[in-house]
Amino acid sequence: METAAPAAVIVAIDGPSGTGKSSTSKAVAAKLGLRYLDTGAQYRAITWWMITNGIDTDDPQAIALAAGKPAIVSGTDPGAPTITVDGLDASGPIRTQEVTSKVSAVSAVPEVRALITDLQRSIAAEAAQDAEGIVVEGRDIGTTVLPDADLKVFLTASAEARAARRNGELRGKEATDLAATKEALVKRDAADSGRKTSPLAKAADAVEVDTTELTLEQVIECVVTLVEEKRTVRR
Ligand SMILES: Nc1ncnc2c1ncn2[C@@H]1O[C@H](COP(=O)(O)OP(=O)(O)OP(=O)(O)O)[C@@H](O)[C@H]1O
Ligand SMILES: Nc1ccn([C@H]2C[C@H](O)[C@@H](COP(=O)(O)O)O2)c(=O)n1
Repeated sequence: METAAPAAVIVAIDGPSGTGKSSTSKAVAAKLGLRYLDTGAQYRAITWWMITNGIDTDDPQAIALAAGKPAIVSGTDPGAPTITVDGLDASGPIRTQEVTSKVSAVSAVPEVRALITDLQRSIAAEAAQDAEGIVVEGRDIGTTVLPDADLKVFLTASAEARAARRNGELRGKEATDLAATKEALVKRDAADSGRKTSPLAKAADAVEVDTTELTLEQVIECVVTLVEEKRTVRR
């Protein structure tokens, strides 16, 4: 008798900046043969489009009117995730300090969130249909985008640890002193969790993992175990 393939598993990983969402999500997806979606990259991409097309990113109305214009496409291979805007590779430009400083304002506009959320849901639905499932990481996945996700994880870490990690990434590029990095992180977290439309928040049914004292490998193993437990229960 043929055994049915395990049902696709949908994993939501949320948390503030620098908690390890992207690193953990990519590794977990790769280990378990799942797709991967970086939703922050999508908001960074539309922000980059706004900047390069002269839209005033301090004007929510201007942002709302232009929100439907860029074509944003995400590649979901955890080994080589991609993001294009109107067919152009945007993986580099979306990581600049300028985009980072404006993405919270752009991502707070309801019309932007509605369009990007629809895109995220269609990508997750396709992965559920055509693949073993997907790990989707961001700020509002477990609360708003995929409220029925099979597993929701909310990563946290102290602001000090997150700032140190971010500075470790920036060294040599746009590295700033630790205090300035921490201030920028805390400011962005406040904007992301304080906005009216689908703010950064932990879903009531999310598993919280404080990564402050954990290595990245330990966080990855923790989430892999959580996903495998979920898959076993569902078989
Ligand atoms: N538990 C950890 N211990 C040490 N370093 C970590 C840990 N988790 C992540 N890092 C490192 O911290 C940096 C930021 O990680 P990552 O980009 O995955 O965080 P993030 O939550 O996705 O941040 P953002 O939301 O800003 O994209 C990376 O250099 C990563 O290797
Ligand atoms: N689901 C999401 C993901 C991201 N954002 C916004 C808020 C973040 O500051 C910004 C960049 O995300 P990052 O690349 O740091 O993960 O994008 C959001 O509003 N919702």
